[in-house]
Amino acid sequence: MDNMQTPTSTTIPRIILASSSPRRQELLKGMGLTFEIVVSDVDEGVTPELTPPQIVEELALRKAEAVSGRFQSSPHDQETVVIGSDTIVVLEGQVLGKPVDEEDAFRMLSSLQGRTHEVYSGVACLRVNGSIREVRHRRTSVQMKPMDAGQIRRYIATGEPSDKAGSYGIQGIGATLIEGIEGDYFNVVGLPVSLLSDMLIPFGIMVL
Ligand SMILES: Cc1cn([C@H]2C[C@H](O)[C@@H](COP(=O)(O)OP(=O)(O)OP(=O)(O)O)O2)c(=O)[nH]c1=O
Repeated sequence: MDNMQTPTSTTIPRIILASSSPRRQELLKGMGLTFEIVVSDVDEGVTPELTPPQIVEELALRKAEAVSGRFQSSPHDQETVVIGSDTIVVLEGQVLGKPVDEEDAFRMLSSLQGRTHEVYSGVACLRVNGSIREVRHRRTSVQMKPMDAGQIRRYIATGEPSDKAGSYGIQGIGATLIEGIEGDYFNVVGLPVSLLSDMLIPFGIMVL
């Protein structure tokens, strides 16, 4: 018993995920973190002169700030960390968000098939008291197989494209449409967990 040390207890700050995305929720869970979900509901409009990295960082920050604003007044919540994220698909400089309807999804998938595009995800981590603010992004290149109109229609009929940037989900049956990727897979799914784990260190959150 002589030189055994009592472990020092560390308090992990409360974590809020500012996202309605089931993918982001699953990925954050996969990092072994306990968190709550508060949906941001911000306007996702941006000025056209922003570059893709600026767009995803700006929107990730907007989502995190909108939620963080709801906790600021409580002294109890000052150490709370809010995480926001945003994902876009970019084909030859054109930004593709989520499709508004099936025709929009058809147009997006027709333009993506047989080509390589970029996926950008932005992540913002904020302490509610404003003392720490980390905003970063990652980019992944994705090469899609050539597809004919029938395949695209059948994919849309699965319902998978409807709530996803670029009208596809690499983590679902959409995986069968992908030739290959260069970069972080989880960035395409919507939350670059490796980047996020680094960003959480200044908040006193060590994933491993
Ligand atoms: C390209 C791609 C995107 N997506 C998803 C991730 C995001 O949920 C979505 C992009 O839309 P976002 O606006 O980034 O996120 P969201 O509206 O789903 O959720 P919130 O704003 O509340 O955080 O597309 C996939 O699930 N798989 C993919 O392969």
